[in-house]
Amino acid sequence: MDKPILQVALDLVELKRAVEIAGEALEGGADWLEVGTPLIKSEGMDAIREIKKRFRVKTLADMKTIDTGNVEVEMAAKSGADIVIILALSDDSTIQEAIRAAKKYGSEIMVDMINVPNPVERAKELEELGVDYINVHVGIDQQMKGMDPLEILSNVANEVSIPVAAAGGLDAEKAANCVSLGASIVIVGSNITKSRNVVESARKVREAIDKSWKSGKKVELKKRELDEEIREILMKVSTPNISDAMHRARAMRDVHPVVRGKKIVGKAVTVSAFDGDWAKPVEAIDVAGKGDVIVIKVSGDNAAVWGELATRSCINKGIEGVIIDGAVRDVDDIRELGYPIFAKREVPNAGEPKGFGEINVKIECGGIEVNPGDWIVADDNGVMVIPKERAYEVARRALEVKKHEERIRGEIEDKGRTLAEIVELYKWEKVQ
Ligand SMILES: O=C(CO)[C@H](O)[C@H](O)COP(=O)(O)O
Repeated sequence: MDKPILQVALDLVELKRAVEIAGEALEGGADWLEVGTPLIKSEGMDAIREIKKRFRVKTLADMKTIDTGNVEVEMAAKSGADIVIILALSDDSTIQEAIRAAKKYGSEIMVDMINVPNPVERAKELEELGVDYINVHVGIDQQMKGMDPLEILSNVANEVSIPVAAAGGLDAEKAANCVSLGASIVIVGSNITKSRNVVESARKVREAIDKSWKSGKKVELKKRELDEEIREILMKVSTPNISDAMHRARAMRDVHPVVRGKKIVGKAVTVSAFDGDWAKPVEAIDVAGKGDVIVIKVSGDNAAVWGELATRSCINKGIEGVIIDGAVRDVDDIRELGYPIFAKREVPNAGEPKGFGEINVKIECGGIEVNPGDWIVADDNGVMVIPKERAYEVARRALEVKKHEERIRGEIEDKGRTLAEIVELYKWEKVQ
C-alpha cells in the first residue's frame, strides 16, 4: 500500500473559518481536503470552488447524495470537486448515474457506507458497479452511541481491491489503527478541525498513520469497559458542557456545593428519606460502591440527614460524593475533610434514625428525576443527571461541545476576535 492519505473533513458552517482551518491542516500534513456536508449545506457550491481555488489539492465534496446522482455529482464536479461522496444506501441506478456524471467531468466517486446493514456485501456490489473508493464511515450520531469504524473496516478492506477510507470520530490512535486494518485513506474531522491547534493535531495524526504504515503491524482490537470510558469522558467535561449536549437540560435546583472547587462523576445510588430521618441515607453508604454517588431526596429540610460521621464513612468506602435535596450539618468538619457534598441547606440540628424511606428507587432530587444507575456530574456550576441509557452518547456529545468551545477560546485568545464574530451570530439569528 502507498503512503496513507490524510483527508481532513471541514465540517463547519462558516466558510471563512473553514478556509483558515484548511490551510492549517495542510501545514500539519493533510493531503486531501473534504468540503463537509454542513459546509455544503451552509455555503453551497461556493465552498467547493473556494477550497479548490485556494489550495489546489485533491478536494472532495461530501454531498451525501442519495438520489439524482447525475445532477448532484455534476454540480459538485463542475465546482471543482475531484471526488464526490455519495451514499452507499442509494439505489444502484443513482450510483450508476453518479459514476457516469463523474466520468464526464473527470471526477471520481467515493461511497459512504454510513448505516449500511451489510457493509461487506454492499462494498463488493459497489466495486462491481465501478465506484472508485469505499468509505467505511460511522456517522457522528452513531459515534455518540459508541460505534466506531474499526469493527467493520478490516472485513471490508479484505473483500475489495479499490482503496478503502475510514471515517468517524478518528483521532491519531484510531487513525493509525485504521491504517493497520487496511485503510489507505483516513478521514478526520472534529479531532483536527475543532482542536485549538489544528496544525499540531493534523501533525499528530500524520505521524501516527505514517508510523503505523511503516510498521506494517495489524492492531488487536480491545473492547473497553463502557462504564470506564463514560467516566473517563465525563471527567473531562463540565456540567455546562453536559447541559448543552442535552439541549440545555436543566440542572438540579437549590442544591449547592458545601465544599467549593470539587467535581464528582459517578453512578447514582438513590435514597428517599423523611425530614431528619438519617437511617436510610446512612445505610446507603453500605449499599454504594467505590465511585458511586449517593443521591438523597428528603421530604423537608428542617433537620439534617447527613453529617461528619457519615462523611468519614464515605471516604473509607471511596464513594465519589453525596447530593442531598435536604439539610446537612457539620459543614465545618466536612470542609476540613474536603469531601464533595452538595446540599440544599445547612443546619445544626439532626433528626432521629427511624428508618422510613427507601434505597435505590426513582426519586425527584432538586426537581430532576433520578433513577438508580443514572450518571451524576456535579461541579461548582451545579448538578446534572444523565439517564443511564444515554450516558455514552451524552458524554461523547459533551466532549464535542468542549472541543468546539476550546477552538473558539483559541480564536478569542490567539486572534483577538469576539464571540459574535467567530460564530457569525448576526448571520445565524433565527429568521422571524
Ligand atoms: O461525514 C461526516 C459526518 O457525517 C464527517 O465528515 C466524518 O464523520 C468525519 O468527521 P469526524 O472525524 O468528526 O467524525
